[in-house]
Amino acid sequence: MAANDTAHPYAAETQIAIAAVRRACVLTASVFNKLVKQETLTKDDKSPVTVGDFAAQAVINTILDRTFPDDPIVGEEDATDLRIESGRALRDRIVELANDTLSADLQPGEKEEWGLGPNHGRTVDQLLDAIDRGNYDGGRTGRMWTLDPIDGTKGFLRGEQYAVCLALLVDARVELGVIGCPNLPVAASNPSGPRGCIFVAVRGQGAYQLLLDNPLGGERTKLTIPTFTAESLNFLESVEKAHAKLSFNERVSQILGVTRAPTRIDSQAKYCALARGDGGVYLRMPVGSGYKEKIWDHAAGSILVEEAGGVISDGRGEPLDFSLGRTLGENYGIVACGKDVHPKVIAAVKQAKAEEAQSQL
Ligand SMILES: Nc1ncnc2c1ncn2[C@@H]1O[C@H](COP(=O)(O)OS(=O)(=O)O)[C@@H](OP(=O)(O)O)[C@H]1O
Ligand SMILES: [Mg+2]
Repeated sequence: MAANDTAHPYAAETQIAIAAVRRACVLTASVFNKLVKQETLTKDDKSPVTVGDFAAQAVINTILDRTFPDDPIVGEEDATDLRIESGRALRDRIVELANDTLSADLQPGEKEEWGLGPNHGRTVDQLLDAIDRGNYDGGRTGRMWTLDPIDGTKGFLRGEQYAVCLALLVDARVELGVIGCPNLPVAASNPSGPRGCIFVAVRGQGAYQLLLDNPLGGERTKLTIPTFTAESLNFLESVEKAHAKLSFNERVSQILGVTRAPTRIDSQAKYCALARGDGGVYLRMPVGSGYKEKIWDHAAGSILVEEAGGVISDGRGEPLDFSLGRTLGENYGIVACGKDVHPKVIAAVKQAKAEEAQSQL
C-alpha cells in the first residue's frame, strides 16, 4: 500500500479516506478538550459525544461526497432530530464545528480540489444532507462506504480509547479500511508516550500504522500479527459488560491455556491493537440480548486484521457477511486473531458453548 501512489488500486480512495478520518479525529479531540473536559456535565450527559458524532459524520461525508458523489454511505447517525425545532441548539453547534474543521488549513498531502481548505464552508442544509448521506441501507452489490464517526462512545467520554472508522466495500467485500485512534499510544511498549495513530489497510496491499499528526508524510509501520504461544497470547475485549460476554471469554481463554490477563479496550481500537501484535485474540460473543452487530463496527477493523495476516470470522468460524444490510444479520459473535491460532480459538469457543448448553439442561 502506497498512500501517495496513484498507480495502486484505490489510491485516490485511500488518500481521501485518510484525510477525512484525520480531520474527524482533530474535530473529536477538540470536542473532548472543549466540551468533555471543561463543561460541567452530569454523569449521564451524552451531549459532547452527540455533537462530536454528528459533526464528524458531516465532515467525513462532505469530503467523500465531493470526490465520490455516487458512492452510498452506511453511517451510524442520521439528522432527523437536528431538523426539528428542539434540535436547533445542537444543530448550530454541529454546523459551527463542522465548518471550522472543513475550513482549517490544509495539511501536506491534502488537496484543495478534494473539498478541503479555506472557503469551503457549508450551509446548515448542506451539512444536514451530508449527515443523511449515511442513510444507505447497505446491500450485496456495488460500492458503499461504512462510517462510525465515534466508535466507542463510552471510551470517548472517559478520555480513553475511541476510533473514527471508515471502510470502502465493493460487492460486499471490504477493500479499504481506515481507523483513526486519537488516544492510542503510538507504541504499546510506551503507554505514556506519544498518542494518536491512523491505521490503513487496502486489499492485497498490506496494513500500516501512520502517525495521526502527519499521516501522509510521516513514518509508516507495516503491521503483521506475530505468532503467539498459549503463554504469550492475551485476549482483547470490550470494556462495557453489556457489549460482550466477558465470562465466556474467560472460559475460552482457560480452555486455550492462556495465562495473561485480558486487555480491555473500547471500540475498533481492539482491531488496531490486534493487527500490530499488542494482543493475540479479539473475541466478542453476544450477551444474548438479540443485538445485531452493525457493519460500521467491524468493516474497517476486519480488513486491517486480514491484511496484517490474520483471520476474522464469527464465533462459529463463518466469514462475516457484509451483504445483508446495516447489520451482520447472520453472524454470531466475532473471532479475530492470527491464522495459526484461529482454528484453536474456534474449537475452544465451540467447547465453551457446548459446556454452557450442558449446564443449562
Ligand atoms: N448490546 C450490544 N452488544 C454488542 N455491541 C453493542 C451493543 N450495544 C452497542 N454496541 C456496539 O458496541 C460499540 C462499542 O464498541 P465496544 O463494545 O468494542 O467498546 S466498548 O468497550 O463498549 O466501549 C458501540 O459503538 P458506538 O455506539 O459507536 O460506541 C455499539 O455499536
Ligand atoms: Mg460503534
